[in-house]
Amino acid sequence: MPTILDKIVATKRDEIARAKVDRPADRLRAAIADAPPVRDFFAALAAPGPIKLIAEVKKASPSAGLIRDDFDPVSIAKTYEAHGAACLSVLTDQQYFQGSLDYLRDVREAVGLPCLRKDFILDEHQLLEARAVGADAALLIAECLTPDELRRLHDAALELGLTPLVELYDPENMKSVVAAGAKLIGVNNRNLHTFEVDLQHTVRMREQAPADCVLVGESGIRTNDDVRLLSTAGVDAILVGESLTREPDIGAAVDRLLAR
Ligand SMILES: O=C(O)c1ccccc1NCC(=O)[C@H](O)[C@H](O)COP(=O)(O)O
Repeated sequence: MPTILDKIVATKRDEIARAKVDRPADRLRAAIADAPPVRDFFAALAAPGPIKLIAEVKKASPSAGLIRDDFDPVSIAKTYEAHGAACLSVLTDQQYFQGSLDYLRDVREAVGLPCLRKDFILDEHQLLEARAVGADAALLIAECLTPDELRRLHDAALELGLTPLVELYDPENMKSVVAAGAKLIGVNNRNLHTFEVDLQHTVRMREQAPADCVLVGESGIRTNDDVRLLSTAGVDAILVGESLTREPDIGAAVDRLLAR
């Protein structure tokens, strides 16, 4: 049975082929020359102090469907910034998450925080697209890439000045994540076969990740108890989307989550 990730990757391959025709690499490289300087996504998460929040601008998802009807990405991003997020994540996948590269460009222009392109990146062309709209970081998912592809995309992201956030779910992939040179590692708590979420997955993986990496716990984080659980386990940052974006008062939801 193909997983949702298999389906997303198949769609993405078609999209990439079209994007290479519609927005060729030389045009993207010209746009990159005019892009604003990169903000340091890694440093914002590695700084000393309490666990850091990467707040996600997320309209919909395969597991939840439509999360927020009155979706205004810039207003949500400004609220996250005002309530203490360290970084932002903007979903750019259209088909499964109702995201957009335009949202990323608009959000990046409107806030002062480092911004991540949250997508399913399989090709260097998508890294060029990310930097051309101002992204500071890009997600690389180990489950979508061979070890060799992961290493090459990790290198390519760094060459463009992007911080690669390398995500994994399957513990077996930690070897290739480390071999790629990842310093910022995300553990997804969501099983993409069942959509079940288990925060203990990140807790267990803290032991397997290099002690000196910056570790991000991703998905299914809802309460301050969840945040304290991960913080106590030595997790450096959390990536949170649905539980914040769903709330009528997003600022109050961030305050409750971080207990600030
Ligand atoms: O969110 C999904 O349903 C999903 C389905 C298939 C692949 C990826 C998916 N989510 C991507 C993410 O990693 C999350 O958006 C991110 O970790 C935030 O999670 P949450 O706080 O649970 O919205």
